[in-house]
Amino acid sequence: MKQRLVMIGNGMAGVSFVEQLLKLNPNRYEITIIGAEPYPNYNRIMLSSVLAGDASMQDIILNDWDWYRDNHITLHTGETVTKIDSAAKEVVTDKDAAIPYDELVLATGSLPYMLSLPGADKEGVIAFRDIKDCETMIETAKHYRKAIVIGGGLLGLEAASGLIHLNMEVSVVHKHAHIMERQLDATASFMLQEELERQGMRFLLQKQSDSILGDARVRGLRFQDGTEELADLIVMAVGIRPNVQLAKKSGIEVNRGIVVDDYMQTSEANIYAVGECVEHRATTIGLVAPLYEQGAVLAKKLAGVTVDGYKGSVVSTKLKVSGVHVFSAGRYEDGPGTKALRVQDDLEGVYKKIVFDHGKVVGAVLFGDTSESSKVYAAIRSGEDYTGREKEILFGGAGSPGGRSASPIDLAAAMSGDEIVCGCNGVAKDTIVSAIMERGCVSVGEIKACTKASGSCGTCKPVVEAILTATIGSEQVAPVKEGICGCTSLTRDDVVEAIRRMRLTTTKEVMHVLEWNNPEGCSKCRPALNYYIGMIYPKEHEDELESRFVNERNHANIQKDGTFSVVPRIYGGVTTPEDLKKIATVAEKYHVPLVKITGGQRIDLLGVKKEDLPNMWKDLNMPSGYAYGKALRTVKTCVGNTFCRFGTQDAIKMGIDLEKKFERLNTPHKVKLAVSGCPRNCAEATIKDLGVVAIDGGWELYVAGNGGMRVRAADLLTKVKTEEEVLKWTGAYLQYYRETANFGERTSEWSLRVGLETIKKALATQEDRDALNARIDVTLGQTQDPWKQILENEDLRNAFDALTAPVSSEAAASSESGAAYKKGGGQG
Ligand SMILES: Cc1cc2nc3c(=O)[nH]c(=O)nc-3n(C[C@H](O)[C@H](O)[C@H](O)COP(=O)(O)OP(=O)(O)OC[C@H]3O[C@@H](n4cnc5c(N)ncnc54)[C@H](O)[C@@H]3O)c2cc1C
Ligand SMILES: NC(=O)c1ccc[n+]([C@@H]2O[C@H](COP(=O)([O-])OP(=O)(O)OC[C@H]3O[C@@H](n4cnc5c(N)ncnc54)[C@H](O)[C@@H]3O)[C@@H](O)[C@H]2O)c1
Ligand code: SF4
Ligand code: FES
Repeated sequence: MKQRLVMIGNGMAGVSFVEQLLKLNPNRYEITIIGAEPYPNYNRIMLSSVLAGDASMQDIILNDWDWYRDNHITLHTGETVTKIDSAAKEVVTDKDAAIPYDELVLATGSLPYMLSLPGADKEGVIAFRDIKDCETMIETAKHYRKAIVIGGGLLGLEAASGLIHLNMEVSVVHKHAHIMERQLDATASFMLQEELERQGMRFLLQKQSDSILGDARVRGLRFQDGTEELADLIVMAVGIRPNVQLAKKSGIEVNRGIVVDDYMQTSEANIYAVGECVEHRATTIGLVAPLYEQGAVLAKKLAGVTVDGYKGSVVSTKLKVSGVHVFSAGRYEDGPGTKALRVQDDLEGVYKKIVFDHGKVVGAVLFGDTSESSKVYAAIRSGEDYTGREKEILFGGAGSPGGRSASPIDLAAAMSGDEIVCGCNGVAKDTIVSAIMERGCVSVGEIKACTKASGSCGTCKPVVEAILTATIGSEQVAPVKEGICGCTSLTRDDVVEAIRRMRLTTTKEVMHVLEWNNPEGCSKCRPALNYYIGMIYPKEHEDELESRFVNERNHANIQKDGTFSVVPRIYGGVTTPEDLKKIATVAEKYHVPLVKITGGQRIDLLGVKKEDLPNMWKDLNMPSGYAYGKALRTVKTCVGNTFCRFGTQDAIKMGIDLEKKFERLNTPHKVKLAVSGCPRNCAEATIKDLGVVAIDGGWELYVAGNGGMRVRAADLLTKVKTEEEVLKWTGAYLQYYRETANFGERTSEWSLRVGLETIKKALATQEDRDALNARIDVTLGQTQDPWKQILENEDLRNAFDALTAPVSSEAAASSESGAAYKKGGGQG
């Protein structure tokens, strides 16, 4: 007769243990799992991705109901074990079931730590631990605006990032001077903070929370220094504590966690523990990879296979925030007895630190470029002595200058077989290579299905992809078809094609007809759909304000202190004494704390209160500069031949003509232009989305440059003779970008993806350029200045006031009022 194995807890570590046990000895036990949550086993890690709109709830189910049935596992969900009777060898649940066991495994995980602040029981104060918390945040973001996350650790920052994607204004309250202090040194932490601020996160550092304000629902947070911050939602992410109460009251030895030996055995016979609830050699762990290692040991033990005990793990972490690359492992702070190798490149936003103790790598921090993370992690785990060749870790054997890494494919090829590629699932390179060579996997998706690699947090996906390419060559790799977000499996091209073919004209219609699995869509797909529909049907499309990002809804950029900036348009960077006087008067009247000349040659009024925005726009009586939008931003010019003795052409006039023609144009991402009057290129036209440089007898047009985080020199598109030709080529190029780029893709990324030759070919004939210009002219013909529109139209003004209301208690705007916001006016 089979032995009875009962497991308490249906989470990631526990179920991974069961999976491994079933592989080793599928027939030994009759298995029962009791889980307090009402779902089958899901990927808790990916709750951050659900919040960020990169995955749906369906995507994160790891083992569906069928899996339990197929493996003959009895599953009790929504049921909590309240008692373990180790003498009678049975557990009792809150539904009065008594379940006997021969072997019992505790996999009860952790509980989020909740600060016991006065007011912490108010509605709107939550943790971020499970599906329910995630759903609460998504729902709250539909009706409220302002969120506070307490705790600037991994969880807090991922929660904050997700809430920003849900269009909330988010402040992170942290008690230390730098964020993620458990994983990062001060340099990496500041670089991370800067990047997150750029994404819209605000930080309140060295703040001790005192009490939560509000009546039934939270209204804000008071700090011990007496200051206050408004909030409609407070997410506590200040750490976790192992869930040990059940074990403790059942007489099992408990310290911080449930105490286990190297074989995961607790103080009681036939009772084991695995996962976050465990304390092993005085250590508790809150990351899955080491918990899977524990599960592997326990599986062998209970399958009757000889096993070396669990000796502890080196932990490594990566923050899962889009656009941010941070890795930390082991002892990342250097001190007496250790030496550190540091590489810092502020221009590229890259920082790498490797810490050595007597020649061995004991820890690392990588920011901006984490391509060496698996190599570094393997070095820490192996304990290999690098004395005398420490630099090989970052620079390779020959030592390449500048700290630049080899290509990802070269790095993948150079990895040793036992290097762990997927930390979440403990998958080594060898396992991936055998899935490719022996099981015929030709895509990352197939490798995921075979090995689980890349199936959890997804940060290892680029390395898995690189191993695939290094193993079979790029020609053999199956093209990846990825849905535009977790709400659909349809690609951008599928969606655009369907909008055209079925004449879909609202985001709701697209989501309904194309059977989105989340009928409301998410913060990733809604703005994209709004853009695609507007691009395809410029005349019919009614811009959906509620589908816009927060800055675009406000027609102003939100600043780190919650105030806004106002940037009027100054064509080509040329102003007049009258306009300067107007700007000065407005700055004085509204007590603008900072007046700043921007890099794009205009004037930024910073620190403006939200309620002052419309009146300032009125007093300025100048067009919006669209400093907040995915639209044409600026056309920077040099003085050209008007004054400069080197100038060969009139750069100012060319720049003003371009700006006047293409202002207010909606584009997949922001677009910056520049015009220089001679090849000395003072306007830096060759790092712009489109740059025009005067040469003798004509102009050169450069495209797809970028001056931001990843500097990219623009490519020469063409040479033309007249100003009229510059305008026509620019129109054709911008329209081709509008029609073929993914929403959110800068021209530099788009050009690399589609290839410069494709772009040149698409614009090669006069006929093609004329057709593109005809289409862009229709769109341009629909645009109106958004500031003026709001001032002149009462409905729009009401919609603006409602959608940008400062605190939620004043009720959220309905989508109907948002929809009243007519075409063209949206940030372009
Ligand atoms: C938002 C988020 C993002 C994360 N991201 C990462 C990441 O990127 N990388 C990483 O390595 N880790 C990450 N983690 C941590 C990771 O999810 C955990 O380490 C892992 O889920 C722990 O697994 P576990 O099985 O020990 O516990 P859990 O997954 O918490 O499972 C325990 C289960 O037991 C149930 N339970 C408890 N007591 C009882 C009882 N008495 N009766 C019945 N059932 C009970 C609980 O309801 C729970 O469902 C993240 C965590 C969160 C919340
Ligand atoms: N990407 C990832 O690997 C990932 C993502 C999310 C969660 N997790 C795991 O989930 C668990 C929970 O994450 P976490 O970030 O809550 O835990 P944590 O303990 O790593 O971080 C909590 C942070 O909150 C700060 N803090 C504590 N008290 C505070 C207070 N009163 N006010 C302001 N700040 C305060 C701490 O200084 C710390 O930086 C951890 O085990 C973490 O490793 C991992
Ligand atoms: S780019 Fe040439 S024309 Fe323009 S300011 Fe510089 S030197 Fe003068
Ligand atoms: S490292 Fe998280 S899925 Fe691979």
